[in-house]
Amino acid sequence: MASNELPRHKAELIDLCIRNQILKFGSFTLKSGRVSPYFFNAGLFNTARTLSCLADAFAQTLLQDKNLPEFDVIFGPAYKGIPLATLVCARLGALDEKFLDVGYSFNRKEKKDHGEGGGIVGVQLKGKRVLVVDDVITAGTAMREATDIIKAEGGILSGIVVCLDRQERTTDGENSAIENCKAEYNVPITAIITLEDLIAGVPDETLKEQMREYGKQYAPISRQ
Ligand SMILES: O=P(O)(O)OC[C@H]1O[C@H](OP(=O)(O)OP(=O)(O)O)[C@H](O)[C@@H]1O
Ligand SMILES: O=C(O)c1cc(=O)[nH]c(=O)[nH]1
Repeated sequence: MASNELPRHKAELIDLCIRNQILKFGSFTLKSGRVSPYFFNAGLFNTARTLSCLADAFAQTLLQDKNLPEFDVIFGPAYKGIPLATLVCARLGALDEKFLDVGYSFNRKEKKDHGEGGGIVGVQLKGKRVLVVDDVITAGTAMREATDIIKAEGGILSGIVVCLDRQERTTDGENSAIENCKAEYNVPITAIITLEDLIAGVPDETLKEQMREYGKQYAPISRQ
């Protein structure tokens, strides 16, 4: 175990995020409209060095997961899920040849009506078992949009893995977004790090306290 009782891979990822300002502190308005004292900007995994660490984190989490589902395609919701899907697909294939025929795909936020047309880039989802990868889950709106797309395209959701679970409740209920997804889809859902991990891994006591307070404000009933 590394410092603060966090497993080493989590502590190292959090350090990397702080050093590269991927994890920032201040006041940030989220997709849900909530105003958060911290923000995880996965768009700043924007160098080979940082992307490679992120690929390690996703691959390690997936390969160590005893409940890892079978999947044919890795789907990354636009926009920040897009590089994640290609990254994870390439890294899994490089680590184990059993993944070499796994595909990737992502949605366009706006449909294309010329050229190849359509709303999906990469492997088409019809009849395929689909693993969703995304950066963050907060209130679950983006994940709902992603699972709706997979259903509409005829894909079969087989699992979800996100980099950060902010452990917040949905905008219209008392459960967390991840709890809702688990109940609704009955598929394995994993997060590399959670808000609890961030609080353990951030060294500054004032920031820890701000994150705890915010976490309490939007905590699902299971964490109250
Ligand atoms: O759980 P939620 O409340 O939906 O919030 C989390 C989502 O919000 C952000 O996506 P956003 O749609 O802002 O866009 P981007 O990926 O295009 O940056 C983030 O990348 C997550 O996908
Ligand atoms: O909820 C969001 O919109 C959100 C939170 C976060 O930490 N990072 C992000 O990209 N989006």
